[in-house]
Amino acid sequence: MQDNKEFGNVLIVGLGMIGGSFAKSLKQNGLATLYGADRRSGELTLGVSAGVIDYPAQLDGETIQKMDIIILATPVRAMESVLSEIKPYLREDTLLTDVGSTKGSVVAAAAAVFGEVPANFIPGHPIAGAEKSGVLAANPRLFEKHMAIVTPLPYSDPDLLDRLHRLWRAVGADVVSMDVEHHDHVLAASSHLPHLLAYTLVDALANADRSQDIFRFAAGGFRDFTRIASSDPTMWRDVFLANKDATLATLDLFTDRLADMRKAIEESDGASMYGVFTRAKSARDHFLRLLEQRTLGQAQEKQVSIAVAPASSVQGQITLIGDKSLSHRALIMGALSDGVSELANVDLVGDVKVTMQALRDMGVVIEEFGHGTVRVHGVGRKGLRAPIAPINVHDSATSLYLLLPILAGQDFSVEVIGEGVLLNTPFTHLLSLMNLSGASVSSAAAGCLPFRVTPADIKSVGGELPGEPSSRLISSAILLSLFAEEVSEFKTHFPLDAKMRALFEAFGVSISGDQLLKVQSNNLCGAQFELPADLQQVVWNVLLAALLPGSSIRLYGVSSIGRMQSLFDLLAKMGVRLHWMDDPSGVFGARVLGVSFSKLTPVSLSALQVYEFREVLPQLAVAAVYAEGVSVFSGVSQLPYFYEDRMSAIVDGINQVGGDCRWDKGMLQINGQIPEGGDLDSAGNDLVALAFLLLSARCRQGGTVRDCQKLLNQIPNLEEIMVMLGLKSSLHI
Ligand SMILES: NC(=O)C1=CN([C@@H]2O[C@H](COP(=O)(O)OP(=O)(O)OC[C@H]3O[C@@H](n4cnc5c(N)ncnc54)[C@H](O)[C@@H]3O)[C@@H](O)[C@H]2O)C=CC1
Ligand SMILES: O=C(O)C(=O)Cc1ccc(O)cc1
Repeated sequence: MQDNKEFGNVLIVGLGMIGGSFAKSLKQNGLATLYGADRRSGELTLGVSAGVIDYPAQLDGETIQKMDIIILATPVRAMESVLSEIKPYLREDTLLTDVGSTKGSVVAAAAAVFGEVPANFIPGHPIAGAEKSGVLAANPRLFEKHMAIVTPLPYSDPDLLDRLHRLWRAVGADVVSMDVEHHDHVLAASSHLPHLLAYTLVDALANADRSQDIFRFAAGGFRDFTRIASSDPTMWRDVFLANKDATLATLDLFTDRLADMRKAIEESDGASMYGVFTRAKSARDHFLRLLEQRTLGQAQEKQVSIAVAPASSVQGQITLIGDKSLSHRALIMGALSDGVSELANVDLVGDVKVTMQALRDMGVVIEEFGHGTVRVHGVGRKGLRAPIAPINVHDSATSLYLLLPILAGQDFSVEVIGEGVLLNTPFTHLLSLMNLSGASVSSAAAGCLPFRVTPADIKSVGGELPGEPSSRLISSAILLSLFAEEVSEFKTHFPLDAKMRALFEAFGVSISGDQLLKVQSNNLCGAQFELPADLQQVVWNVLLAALLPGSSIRLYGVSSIGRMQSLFDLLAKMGVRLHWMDDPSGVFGARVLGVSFSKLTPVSLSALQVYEFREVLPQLAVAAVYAEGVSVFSGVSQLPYFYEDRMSAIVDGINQVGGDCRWDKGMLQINGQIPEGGDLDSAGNDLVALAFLLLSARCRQGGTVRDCQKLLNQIPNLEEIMVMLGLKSSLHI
């Protein structure tokens, strides 16, 4: 390559808006010497004077042979003739690529011209653009933080593919790889159909009666919807000629749905309209958030720290948001019921949103009224509708455990995909539970996502639940039992928590037994209840009040049944001063709980207790730091690895601020003493961050907890809670 510029000589063929934007970005960053070729010589003259390219060029031997990269940026149907012109002079080590909006037709053109697609031709497509055209519309920042799709072929040259990735990254794009056919189907729906609708709408209205007034009074909606009808007609004619089959398929789907909407309007069927509109709104809001996260990527990555000043105390009364795990299950049961469920204090943030979105994608109408109040319009056990795209559980394992069984019971096939850590997690036990019960769930790779769920007759859930007992897997088994032909009876080593049982029973499921569970359900009926406060938050508030001298708080809506009761017994044994202010009420035995500053005593937890309280173990360890004497936790190393990892982080943190915590023959020993304080890094784990905040609150010098972003995503009103209770704390970004 020449001039020591990273990409050497680059030729853009078709110096319009996209080609010009590409050239300008490379040129401004000194990454290449830019040549432009266009059948309109005027564009080249403008290109040179506007600083988009260095030199105008022809598609002759002299030019082609000195190029390191050639980018085709003409409308897609012109590419075949351009390839023919280039072919005689093309070097094998020149990267030949394109930016066309369709990929199948471009590959076919290359195959027609070269006999077979040469290894140095690798197609690409930036998902960025505008309704403008021509070189004067070139914008060197057009591709920044946008996606660029590359569609390598089986025999594409790997070095040149690497160069193509670097090229797109150099202009600021994020590169994703896709196969050609998938690209054309996805783009037909996401880009080609919207352009067709915009053109057709404007054309239909422009020729309608009253067209003058229609345009004169065009409100924002018309403008927003039709902006892209100003796009270049040649380019778009080419797209529809080139991607005929995929656009017809997506157009048919859309016209069917449009016909349904027409019928709904004709029949004054407000419920159907409302269903479509709420689903569409939430889907779009969800996509926009994902998109914002992409474009705000860097801002999002900024770490949030929370500093707690020493000598704080907490006062006041508070209703904490509802239990996360119950929230998932309540939405799902509401969806599967006949009739409407009114649910209050549902936690609608974080992972629960993933479950809610999946239900909406399958036709469930969920109305939100603020402050966690929702109305779920049940569709019946088998009444879910096939989603138009795969169900995405993102990184929510709970959503996966709870959605998979209900998908297995439907009459349609569906793909389940995920993101992040979930992609590398094998869900062997979940899959065995499903498939042993007669469901049909297959995984492409060793129990990992994505899964394909196909309709099958679920016989019954029986025997012993596979693997580690967990409340998620027990819930999967209960949900799967709702679809079984026979009554299900299965064994678990871990008893079903009373709160979970109460929730399922509220919808008409009958669950008898403790570790041998028999699940029966006749009719699932909509329910009305308020969810009790989230376990993690209850424990955090209770311990905060217990640790900080001068504190006294009241927590509303605290469940006192099942495992909650044993946890409160344990806290009381540790010396926490708890006062129940009223009698249990409602489905979950909710009560008002008073807590005040307490002198804590050390505790010894057996391996069984460590297992039972594993979710709140980090907070219990912090409480032990402030107990006078030595506490011992047994069996921590027998917990599943992620609980153990969490505890290792806690041990490190306690020692770092000057506490005394050590491993002794597999047991965790905590010598109570008030630590000095300092900086703590939660490494992005929300539960570790929550426990560290507790730890810092009583340190002599206070402390700062770093990397609290995930915690704030899970408890968005944490700052508000801290202010309401008077905890001296501040957020730093
Ligand atoms: N406009 C957009 O938002 C996006 C467009 N694309 C794709 O990028 C390509 C270019 O689109 P735009 O830059 O928007 O169009 P444009 O109209 O601004 O530029 C196309 C250029 O190609 C030239 N051209 C046409 N036939 C030619 C031929 N046979 N030989 C040499 N030059 C020729 C035209 O004179 C024009 O200058 C298209 O394939 C389009 O599908 C991809 C992503 C976004
Ligand atoms: O202007 C817009 O909103 C677009 O949709 C731009 C666009 C047009 C065509 C493509 O192949 C990719 C992006």
